[in-house]
Amino acid sequence: MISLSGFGKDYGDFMAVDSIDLQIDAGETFGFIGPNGAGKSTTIRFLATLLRASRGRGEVAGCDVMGDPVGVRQAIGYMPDNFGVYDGMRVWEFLDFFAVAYRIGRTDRKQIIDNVLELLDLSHKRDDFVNGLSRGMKQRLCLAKTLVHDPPVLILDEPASGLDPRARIEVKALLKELRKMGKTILISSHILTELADCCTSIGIIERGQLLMSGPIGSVYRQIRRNRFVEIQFLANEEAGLSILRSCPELRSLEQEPSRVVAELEADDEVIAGLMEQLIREGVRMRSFNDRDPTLEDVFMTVTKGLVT
Ligand SMILES: Nc1ncnc2c1ncn2[C@@H]1O[C@H](COP(=O)(O)OP(=O)(O)OP(=O)(O)O)[C@@H](O)[C@H]1O
Repeated sequence: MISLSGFGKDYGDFMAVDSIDLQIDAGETFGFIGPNGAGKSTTIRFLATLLRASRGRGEVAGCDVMGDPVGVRQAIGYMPDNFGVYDGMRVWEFLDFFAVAYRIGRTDRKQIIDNVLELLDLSHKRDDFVNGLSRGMKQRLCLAKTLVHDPPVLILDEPASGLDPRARIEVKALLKELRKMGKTILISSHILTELADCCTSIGIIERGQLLMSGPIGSVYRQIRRNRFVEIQFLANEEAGLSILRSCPELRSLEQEPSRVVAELEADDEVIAGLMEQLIREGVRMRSFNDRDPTLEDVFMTVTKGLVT
């Protein structure tokens, strides 16, 4: 449904995106993950036909991004990272404005607006002025306007940024709902955990390079040889840390106030041996937890050493 081949973008001498190949199938929710300045918005703005590529090409719903921008615009609902709402307009008028822009007839518009307001839980705000809405509601309204022409593809640039935890959860629930409706969704974020449970596939971008992409399970599997052991020390923490540091399988060690996370390229035998050694040398632990990698771990593992 969305594809990029060799897409790259330069701003003057600065190469913001190198050369990206990407394939997103129909019905996927694709998480586009990367730190600030990685090139997410640049790629997204290209797909939304707002930016010309310096090299390569893209396709959305069978339309060439540069050759048929009108076809692409009809197929996508786009939510930019810095969205704006027009003050002095009521909620329904804001949606009506976009519906008119998509040439939806007067008779259909009212029903469509009612439907999207209900989906986004904004029906009770129908006649309110948009500038009086909370940030979370404005964000939902902006998401609502991406849906008025019922596009098969949604391209959402950091739709949950700046929201409180409750509003983030609501956005995630909504994404799941939209996936059930059959939408293909590309959603970007620099907050990894935000996307962990609502994406079917992910791509990790850093400094304009797509380091890894694919179904979420296969990305996890690719790095599964690395194990993440989370330890909470009770006593003799220093001795514990020195044992971990001297472990030849150690790949990284993250220290937090209440726990440490050791990344080890190790099998069950090594993990069991490590646990024995810690206990034998008098290190007291409240917990020793060998957990599956989180999206955060995937990101740290993938980006480490590949891009310098
Ligand atoms: N119009 C522009 N002119 C010059 N440089 C730009 C322009 N737009 C973006 N850049 C640079 O290109 C790089 C990629 O920016 P981009 O906005 O695509 O990143 P991003 O991953 O979306 O980051 P963020 O999460 O901060 O939005 C950054 O170094 C940015 O400073």
